[in-house]
Amino acid sequence: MTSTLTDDRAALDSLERRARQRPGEYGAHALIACESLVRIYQSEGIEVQALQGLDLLIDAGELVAIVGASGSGKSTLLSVLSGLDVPTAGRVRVGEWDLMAMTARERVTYRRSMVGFVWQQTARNLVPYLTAAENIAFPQALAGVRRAARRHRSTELLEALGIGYCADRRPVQMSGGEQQRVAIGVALANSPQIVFADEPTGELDTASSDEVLDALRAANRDLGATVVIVTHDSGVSEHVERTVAIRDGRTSSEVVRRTHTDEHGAEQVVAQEYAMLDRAGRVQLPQEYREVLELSGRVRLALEQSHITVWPDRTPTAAPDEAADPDVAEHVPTSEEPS
Ligand SMILES: Nc1ncnc2c1ncn2[C@@H]1O[C@H](COP(=O)(O)OP(=O)(O)OP(=O)(O)O)[C@@H](O)[C@H]1O
Repeated sequence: MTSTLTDDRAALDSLERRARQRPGEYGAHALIACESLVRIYQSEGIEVQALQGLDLLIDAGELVAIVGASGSGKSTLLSVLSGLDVPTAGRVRVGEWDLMAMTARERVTYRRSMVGFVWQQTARNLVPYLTAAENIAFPQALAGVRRAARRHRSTELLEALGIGYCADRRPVQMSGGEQQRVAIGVALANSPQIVFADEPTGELDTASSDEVLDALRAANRDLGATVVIVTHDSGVSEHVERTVAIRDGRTSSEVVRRTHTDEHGAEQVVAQEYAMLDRAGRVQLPQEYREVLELSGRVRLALEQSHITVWPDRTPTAAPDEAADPDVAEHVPTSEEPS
């Protein structure tokens, strides 16, 4: 009887969540949808806007790096997406879960079933007196998985992550890179849809970092998890297909890398840079572009058939009698006009 009531309650909760997820809404196709997210912290009477209207869509199955300088809002975004923090304004949905409207109980269920975490500090990820296999079995035991199934899943994950040989080692008997790969196994133990990794390579040398990033790729490609890596290390971009840059609490630009096979059969990686256009029509031009063309302040725009051009405004300051001349004042550049 009790279990029937519990089942009914769970079914009702699921229906309510689906009803809140309206078809046709912003990013309805995406697994993670953040719209105009704002997070304001109050600290000793001072307001800090950590997120300033952040928009972000991530599809199921993606492997994405979110990069940004210290203070850009990465940890705040991760806290929100992991259900630890609630934004001040905006909308955030992960799968069927509306993260703005979850109850405390739903938050616990969301964190246990939907997402897994890998933290920067290896000590935070693993229980020091358990072996690698036992560490991966531990969250499964909490979820009520039977012993034989736990052992099978732990072995399967350790093999998939390239550290089968570490099964019986405790953290102190493994390198930092091996510990982080076990941590990825712990995050994947109960088959969450998403793995969030916060600076997973922050404490590692380059070789170990590459191994950890390869393991995250395996988690994505072979084990089907959507993986979101948050880091200040722009080198991580080379290991993922999509890199989203955050600046001042907003997504500012994206680089999408695709492998393309040319007519001779040789594989080439093509990287395409994108900027984010928000609902008010604002775009942040990448700093390198602005520097090369000395773009600052007012820029000249022209609408073409399929795109918009942006030029530096090099119009000399008009002399007083020129300014009065309507031919000078109304001159509009054409698309062919050199900058
Ligand atoms: N609990 C808090 N109280 C007050 N201000 C905060 C709090 N947490 C973060 N901030 C401020 O919000 C802004 C964004 O911080 P956040 O930690 O999200 O950035 P970050 O990109 O993760 O930086 P880092 O890479 O250094 O961790 C910063 O100005 C930070 O000082």
